[in-house]
Amino acid sequence: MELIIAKFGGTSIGDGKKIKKAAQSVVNEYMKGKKIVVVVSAINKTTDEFLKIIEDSLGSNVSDKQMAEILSMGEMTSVRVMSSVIESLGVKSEYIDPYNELWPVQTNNNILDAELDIEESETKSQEILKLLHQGVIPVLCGFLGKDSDGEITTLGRGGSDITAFFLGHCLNADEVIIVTDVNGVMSTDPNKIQDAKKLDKISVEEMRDLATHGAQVLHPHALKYKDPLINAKIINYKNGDLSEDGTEIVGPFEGEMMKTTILYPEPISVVAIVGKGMLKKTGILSRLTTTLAENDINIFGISAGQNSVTTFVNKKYSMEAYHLLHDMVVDCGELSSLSLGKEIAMLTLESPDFIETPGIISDITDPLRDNNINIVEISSSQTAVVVFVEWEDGKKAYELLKEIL
Ligand SMILES: Nc1ncnc2c1ncn2[C@@H]1O[C@H](COP(=O)(O)OP(=O)(O)O)[C@@H](O)[C@H]1O
Ligand SMILES: N[C@@H](CC(=O)OP(=O)(O)O)C(=O)O
Repeated sequence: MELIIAKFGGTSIGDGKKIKKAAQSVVNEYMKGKKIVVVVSAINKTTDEFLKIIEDSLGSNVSDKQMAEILSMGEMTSVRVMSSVIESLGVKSEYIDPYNELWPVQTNNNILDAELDIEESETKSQEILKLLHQGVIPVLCGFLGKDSDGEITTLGRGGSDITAFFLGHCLNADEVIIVTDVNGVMSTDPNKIQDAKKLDKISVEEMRDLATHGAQVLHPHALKYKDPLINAKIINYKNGDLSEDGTEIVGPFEGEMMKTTILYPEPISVVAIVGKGMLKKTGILSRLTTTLAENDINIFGISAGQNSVTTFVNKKYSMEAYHLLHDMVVDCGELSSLSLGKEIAMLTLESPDFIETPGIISDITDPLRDNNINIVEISSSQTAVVVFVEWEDGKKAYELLKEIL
């Protein structure tokens, strides 16, 4: 029998009518013969309101334990309301909060930004399966955890998405459905640009990058627990239909939990262009990229400083790029000179954990330094680090860096 996890964000259970619509949508799926686990956030902006009350009444005079206990009341309330409304619609339901002996989400004791204890939670989750077999709809608090001392912890703001995907993993669910206040993942935040378009599909890798750059439609850490075989989608609460399409999140496609180290198999060349104060001049980068694009030359990386821009291209096309960019420099008048460097190797390290790993750059650079490997250039984002080294050091660097992930 199909098992789904349905997570309702604060806005989708923002008032009594919305809660009733949400509960009805759950019951409708149950009536189709599906097993369903419900995860709820705090009603509407309750967590923000609690934070304001704490700020105004206690300032900084509040312990992490007190903070977690106060904030937890948001989800403690919403599970009780949701479960009662489901029961009022004629289906057995049980709310499960961290004080309940069936509570599955175990964490470490980093109270306000707790990390999941995966093994312990996997074991505890099996109790939830028993409830499902009895035909009960369990309703669990999102965002909350419990540490080994039995204290309440929280998974950080927006953490209910983590709860949903993590339970999906622990219970080996068929699908995780995130119910929110937009039609799915859009071409941008629809509250900022109104004619944003809905995407039918997005990959885990793209969604993770979008989320780490601030699109709060999904918590960036939630996708760490998205197993490739578990379907996932983001839908709007407005239609009250958990079967609607929304945006499907597909993947991850390669590598365990998307951690990879790749050595690009061909040599890369660097073309460096200098020009005084070039970043203050408009259109230089666009001219450079257009010149190469019009000649079908792919750019692997680009880094810009006050007086220079370095561009990384496949060595095969480097002479052509060099000549094209030389013509551009001479023609432009605002640039001085350019040089073509020797061949280098490009290594890309990707991991969703980078965002929360202090010192990751030194973890990467230390072994290279210890082995006398010079870094020609390095660039980093929240989930990827790209390192350029001399071509002859490429393989050795790859062996060292693949140990890091
Ligand atoms: N690319 C995007 N697509 C859809 N929504 C986005 C995007 N970027 C940002 N958002 C915002 O994410 C919000 C939904 O997240 P959130 O407010 O945390 O919902 P919930 O309370 O359901 O968890 C939307 O209201 C929208 O403003
Ligand atoms: N209530 C918590 C957890 C959460 O995930 O909320 P939402 O799903 O509404 O973003 C918060 O506001 O941070």
